[in-house]
Amino acid sequence: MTFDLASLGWDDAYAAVFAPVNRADARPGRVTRVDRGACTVISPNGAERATFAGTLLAAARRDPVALPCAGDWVVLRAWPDRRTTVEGVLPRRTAIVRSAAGTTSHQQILAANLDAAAVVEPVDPEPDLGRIERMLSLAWASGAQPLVILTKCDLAADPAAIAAQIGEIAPRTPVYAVSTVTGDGLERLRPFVAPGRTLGLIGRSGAGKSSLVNALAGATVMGTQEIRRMDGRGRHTTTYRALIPIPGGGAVLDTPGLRGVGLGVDDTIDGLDAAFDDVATLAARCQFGDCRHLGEPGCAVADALAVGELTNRRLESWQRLHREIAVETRRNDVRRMADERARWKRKAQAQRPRGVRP
Ligand SMILES: Nc1nc2c(ncn2[C@@H]2O[C@H](COP(=O)(O)OP(=O)(O)OP(=O)(O)O)[C@@H](O)[C@H]2O)c(=O)[nH]1
Ligand SMILES: [Zn+2]
Repeated sequence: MTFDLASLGWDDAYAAVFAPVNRADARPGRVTRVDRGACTVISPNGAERATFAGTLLAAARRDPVALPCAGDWVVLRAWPDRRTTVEGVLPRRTAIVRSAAGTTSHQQILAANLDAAAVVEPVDPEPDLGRIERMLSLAWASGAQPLVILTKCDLAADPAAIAAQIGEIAPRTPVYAVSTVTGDGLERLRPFVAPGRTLGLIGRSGAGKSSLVNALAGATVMGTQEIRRMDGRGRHTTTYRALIPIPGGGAVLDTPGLRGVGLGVDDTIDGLDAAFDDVATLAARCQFGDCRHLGEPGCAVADALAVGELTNRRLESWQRLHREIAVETRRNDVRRMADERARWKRKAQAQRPRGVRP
């Protein structure tokens, strides 16, 4: 079986990065899914399972984002005993990164190398503006083209009105209203899954992501079934991140339903301000650079609030997310310092003379 990687976005620029590491037993591949300790990859040979090379695992111990994630282009190595390992990850062009849940402060990559990142939100129950704003910030921070897909439009009397309302909190972002029941609006999403292009979906559980994947991939979902058979598991697709090739070229990357989405550290601030371009632009016009928009003279934000050009809800949402990033950044710094101390301690222990017991 041969698979044309160009349909999944392999191009000259990736090939140029791959060339120096290419050897007789090496080949490129794209990760469709990661399970504990291994991943499923599409290579020129089709779908196959691969474990992680020791060097990769060592790098991941220092920083978990070094591990492959769905959407990554990787260097595969074939071993004489028919095993395949992932030797390295090609630099990611775009990535959706969130702060992992729990008390640790590690970053988690949900999806890599997306051309477009869609925030998926249903019309029913009523769309949650705060959730859309938060996910749009992640989408902007990813470097991919952000969009909003409003699902289950067959359940709304006036989906266009809801789309327009969401348009107001999504500056410079197209909003697509679709229904997988009637098929309405699906054709307008086709360009995002054209050959070589990857569309990523983020949204809460039940938002309609899987239904969308099935609708875009066609009734058979050839690729998905094939890959699922390869790794011998019967689990439902959305319990893990999965890149699904679209027959005819292109791919959709379905992420698991997100409950809490932490925005992460410093480098998401640009994404946040892009998602809140309207507010950030106003704030930049305030007379004082450190204006807190609490009654200072020459406050452009206060002026916009007064004339109804900006809502309190939107301002507070932006400020809350900024505070969240600041807190997360501090937590991350503390963790990094602790990691650093632990590394030095290990080094010192390793350098102790052999045979000498303390
Ligand atoms: N009426 C209607 N229902 C839909 C539509 N799309 C999805 N649904 C229903 O919404 C429910 C959730 O859809 P899924 O596609 O499983 O949602 P998901 O986002 O993949 O959820 P997770 O797998 O938990 O992440 C299912 O019962 C679907 O049948 C739609 O366009 N119209
Ligand atoms: Zn101000």
